[in-house]
Amino acid sequence: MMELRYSTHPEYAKTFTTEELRNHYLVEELFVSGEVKLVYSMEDRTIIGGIQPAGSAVALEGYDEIKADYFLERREVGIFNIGGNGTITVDGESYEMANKDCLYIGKGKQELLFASNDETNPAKFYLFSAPAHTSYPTKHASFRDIPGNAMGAKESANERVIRRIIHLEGIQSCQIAMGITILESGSVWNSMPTHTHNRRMEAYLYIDLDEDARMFHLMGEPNETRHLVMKNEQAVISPPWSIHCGSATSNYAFIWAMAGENKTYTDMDQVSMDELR
Ligand SMILES: O=C[C@H](O)[C@@H](O)CC(=O)C(=O)O
Ligand SMILES: [Zn+2]
Repeated sequence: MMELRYSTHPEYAKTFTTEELRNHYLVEELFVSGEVKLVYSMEDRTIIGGIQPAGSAVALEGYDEIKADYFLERREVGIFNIGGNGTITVDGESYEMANKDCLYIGKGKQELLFASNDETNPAKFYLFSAPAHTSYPTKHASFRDIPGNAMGAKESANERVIRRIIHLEGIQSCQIAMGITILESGSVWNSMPTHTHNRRMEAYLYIDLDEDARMFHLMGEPNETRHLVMKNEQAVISPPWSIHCGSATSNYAFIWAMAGENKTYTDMDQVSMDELR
C-alpha cells in the first residue's frame, strides 16, 4: 500500500493552514520496524520510502498503485542507509550497506530484498524512486570513499559538506540526482541563499537530529514563504515552484533527491534575498 500525495498549485498552497501544509508536504513516519512505507507523489511521479527490516528480510515489490509486476519494472531507485549495517540483495547479488552508504538500482531488476545485519541496531533504508526509460547498472557507493565538497561558512552558520552521489558526473541514472549534505557542529542553515528549480521536484530527509531538536524547514514561493516544524528522520516534498531550505536547533544532515526535466545540478534558479517574503 502506498500513500498518495497530489500536486498542488502555488495559489492554492497560499491558503493552507499549518495542518494542511503538513498533510500535503510533510512525510512524518517513514521508518517502522518490519515495514515498507511508501509515499507516491504526483510531483514528477516520484516515490519516497522507508524500509526498516527487523528479524527477516523485507521485499520491495510491485504495487497496485503503480500497476507493475515488480517495483522497478518502469522505475529506478536511489537508496541510502541511515541506520545500522544492512544488506540489500538485488536479483541474488548482495550489497553491504553501512551507515550513509548509497545504492542505485536501475530499471528491470526484479527481486529486491532488504535486511538488517543486527536486529538490535536495525538498518533504515531511505529510498527515492522515479520513472525510468532505460536501465543503468546497479552501483554501490561507500560513504567513506566519497570525497565531499565544502560549502558555506562558520560566520553564516551554514558550514557544511556536500556529497553528490547519483548525478551527471557520478552514478548514472535516468532522472534521479541524489546526495547527502552534512552540517558542521555550530552550523544550522541549509541551502541559504535559497533557490528553486522549476524543472525538478526535490525531497529532503533530515537525519542525525536529537529527539528534542527541531528543523524549521522553509517552503513556498520565494515571496510567499511558509515553515514546517520537522523532527529527525522526517521527509518533506518540495514542489518545483517552492524554495526548500531551513534552520534547525542544532546541526544535522540531510539527504536530498531530485527528479524531473534534467539532472543539471547547477541550473537552479537562485533567489535573491530581496525577493524573500
Ligand atoms: O538542488 C539542490 C539541493 O537543494 C541541495 O543539494 C542543496 C544542498 O545540499 C545544500 O545547500 O547543502
Ligand atoms: Zn534544490
